[in-house]
Amino acid sequence: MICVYGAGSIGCYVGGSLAAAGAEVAFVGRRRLADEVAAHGLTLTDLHGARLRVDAPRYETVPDAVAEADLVLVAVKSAATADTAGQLADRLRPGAVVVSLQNGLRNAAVLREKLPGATVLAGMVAFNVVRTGEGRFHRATDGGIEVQDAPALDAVADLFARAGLPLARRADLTAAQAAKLLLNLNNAVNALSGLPLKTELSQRAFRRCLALAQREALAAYKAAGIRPAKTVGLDSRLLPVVMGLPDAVFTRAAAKMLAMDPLARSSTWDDLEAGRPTEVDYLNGEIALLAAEGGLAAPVNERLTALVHEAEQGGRKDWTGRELLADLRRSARGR
Ligand SMILES: NC(=O)C1=CN([C@@H]2O[C@H](COP(=O)(O)OP(=O)(O)OC[C@H]3O[C@@H](n4cnc5c(N)ncnc54)[C@H](OP(=O)(O)O)[C@@H]3O)[C@@H](O)[C@H]2O)C=CC1
Ligand SMILES: CC(C)(CO)C(=O)C(=O)O
Repeated sequence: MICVYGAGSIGCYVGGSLAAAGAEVAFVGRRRLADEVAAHGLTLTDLHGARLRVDAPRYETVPDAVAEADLVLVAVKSAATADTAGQLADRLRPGAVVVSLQNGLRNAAVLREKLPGATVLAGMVAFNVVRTGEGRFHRATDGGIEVQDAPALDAVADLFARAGLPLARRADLTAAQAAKLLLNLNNAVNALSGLPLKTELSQRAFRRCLALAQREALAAYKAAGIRPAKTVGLDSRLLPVVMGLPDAVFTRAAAKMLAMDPLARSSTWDDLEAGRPTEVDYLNGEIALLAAEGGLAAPVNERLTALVHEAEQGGRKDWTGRELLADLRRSARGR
């Protein structure tokens, strides 16, 4: 049995796809989603027109299902990881495998620390999922799931492939996670813009904001000895250069990055919209932390983190690309 712990956008899409492929899946999440899913079931769609239905998913608001699971997929936001680890520690059965499907660099380590006897694997979901209400979850971009390899995954590899989510198994996931984080630095820019991802990324001024944040990240990675993998078909180290290209050239050079439907928004925008705390401390904040550990400064990522926190606390406004770029450049110069 598979338990999805923290069943929101990613958890419902991944768990729902596995259930539609015939797996026994239990979802653990909040009351509002349990009610929605009880009323409507799950409907999973994607940008290519696919549509899957799970009529009566098992969606619970208590964590008891963890005790029955051979595989637990953790899909809470990063701030809830430590609490989740505590819930799992009391319930996991011997031999169970835990896979973190979360963004950021440290979630698997946080889980591992509290679950010393369990197999805890880092995972990375490259695609975007949008929740559109009445049990509907829409996959708005391409991209797969990469996971840190372990023999225990042999038992579920075929299932994930049948569900249309083949696992790319890697000896070490750090490079893939670091590459994904370079893209997730855009979550803050996207949330501050108030625009759909495609519209925001189509504007050079916003991409230049992202490039400033990515340059700091690449310097921090270098100091930490992290080599980010290729992403969206590009050498990650070239991302800031590509972001700075004029719109018409960017559209051709980074076609994979723009291959998304117009509905797609970042999960950080989702959080602001829902009035929830965001994961910014684990994305741009992580780069600031990593930079400090390497004796470097990361004023642009610090500023993006601060601006998103202001927005969380009610100071939300939709920035234009020019305004945000000017503000971030001031931070880069020491204000
Ligand atoms: N959305 C996307 O497109 C992508 C997201 N990701 C990553 O995947 C992870 C999950 O993101 P996403 O699916 O968007 O997040 P969501 O907020 O949609 O889903 C997480 C759910 O878990 C619930 N939750 C939190 N703590 C608990 C708990 N202790 N018990 C039960 N439920 C709990 C949350 O409720 P509440 O809000 O009340 O806390 C929320 O409903 C994040 O790390 C994100 O960065 C990765 C790729 C793409
Ligand atoms: C897929 C992507 C990069 C979309 O921004 C994401 O990970 C998120 O929204 O958190």
